[in-house]
Amino acid sequence: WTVYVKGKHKLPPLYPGALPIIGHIYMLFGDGTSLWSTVKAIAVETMKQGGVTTVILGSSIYYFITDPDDALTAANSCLQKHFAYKFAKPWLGEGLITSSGEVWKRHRKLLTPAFSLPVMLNFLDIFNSQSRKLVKNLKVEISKGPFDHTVYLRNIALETFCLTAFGISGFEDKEFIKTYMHAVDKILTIVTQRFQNFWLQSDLIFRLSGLKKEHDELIKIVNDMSNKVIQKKKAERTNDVNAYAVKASGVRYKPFLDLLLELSEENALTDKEIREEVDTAIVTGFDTSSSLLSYIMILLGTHPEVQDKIYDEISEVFQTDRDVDKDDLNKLVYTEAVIKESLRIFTTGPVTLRYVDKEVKLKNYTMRADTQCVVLLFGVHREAAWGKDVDKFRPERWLEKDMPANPNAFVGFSLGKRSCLGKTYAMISMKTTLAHFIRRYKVKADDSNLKLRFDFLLKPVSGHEITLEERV
Ligand code: HEM
Repeated sequence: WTVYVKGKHKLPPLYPGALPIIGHIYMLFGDGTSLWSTVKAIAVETMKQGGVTTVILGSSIYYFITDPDDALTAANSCLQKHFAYKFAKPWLGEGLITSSGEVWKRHRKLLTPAFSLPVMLNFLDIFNSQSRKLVKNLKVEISKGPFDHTVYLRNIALETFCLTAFGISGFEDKEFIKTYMHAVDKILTIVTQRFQNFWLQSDLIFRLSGLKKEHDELIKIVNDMSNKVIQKKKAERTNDVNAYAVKASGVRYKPFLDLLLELSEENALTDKEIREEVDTAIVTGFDTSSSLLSYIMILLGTHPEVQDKIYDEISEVFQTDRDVDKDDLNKLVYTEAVIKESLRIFTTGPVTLRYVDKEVKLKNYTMRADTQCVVLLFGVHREAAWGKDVDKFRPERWLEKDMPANPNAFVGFSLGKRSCLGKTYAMISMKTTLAHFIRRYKVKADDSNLKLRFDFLLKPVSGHEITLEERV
């Protein structure tokens, strides 16, 4: 620690517990649940210290940030991802989540049009039919006591993503989908383990530990999925090259995958880049919104008064059992507040890690070049801007004037130039699902025993089961 004090710029307060030579690195050891406890404890201390602290991991300085304004400065100034993302590269390559620099800039520009509002509105028919399918699938669980709803939500979200972004019908092979999801979970856990346990960062030790063998087999499974998606699409395109130019709500649109294939035909993207973007799209697209929906259901089940209010709004807007159309979306004001408040409390993507390649001036400190920074997105959601009842699940706060007091304090979809590309997709699909689900079911849950783990996403480990009753 004393070695670092001498640098050109004063460091923010040091997180307690640093040991000579290794600093805080030992605090990362353990599983995803203990890592989540450590990251939460650092967030509490960071807030106490005014929004920025220093953590030393081996020979690296890390700036941990919860201050909303500093978070935005850091996110916009440091566009390169932290080295931990490199562990996901055998899977996601130079896809949007893992790439940096010019590659990221070019891909972001090429892919942004595929996520615009007019394109997303064309998916409403699919969101409606998929929500109805979810409601139907859940029927077997009525009045049967607590069950794990996350499985239902993940399955339907993956299928919906294939239908919308890729424009292909879902996969009938249920075993394959199950194996694929298990592989995604396992790879994320291995990536996190390599970040947590510094010895696994050495390729040699990674190989000797036996984890690399397991990892490579999992990569084969996930690559198999993206190859299947691409083949299916290519076959469908050969049959009907204009299949993508669907006219719905008066707007022509191209599903994301058609755009990718067109870019490949124009040599703007290679086949490898396409596969990597497909893998990235699948994992960012289905797991995030299905996770958040599962937290929303847990929160609604724990807070019946909120559930009553969202039910009242949905009943008033829809009157009958009709589908959601684009004019309904803006009327679902309380529903939107519930979604945002749930994301504030359970920040599905709780952190973003960046490499600080140049000096960056924050409000009270200057981050030194060649260091790392961790924007604690879930910590920004606990800052003073949210008021005294910051820990309370209270969707009403979103309906109050000037809330949050600092507009930079809501970062559920990350922030700045690298913020989430699928935010509109996520919001429209979640509103549609909730509109169908709440009209039909009453949910009960208890979030007091919820145990979570962190593996780049925030995942429930236990205590997340819900109970369903049919509304009469
Ligand atoms: C509730 C749902 C979602 C949440 C909470 C969420 C959250 C986030 C967060 C926190 C990041 C930053 C990740 C990081 O810096 O490591 C991110 C990035 C991203 N998200 Fe989402 N996301 C959601 C849904 C989606 C969907 C549905 C898609 C695709 C349709 C998507 C596509 C992306 C992409 C491509 C990026 C990378 C952006 C870049 O680096 O340029 N997300 N998202």
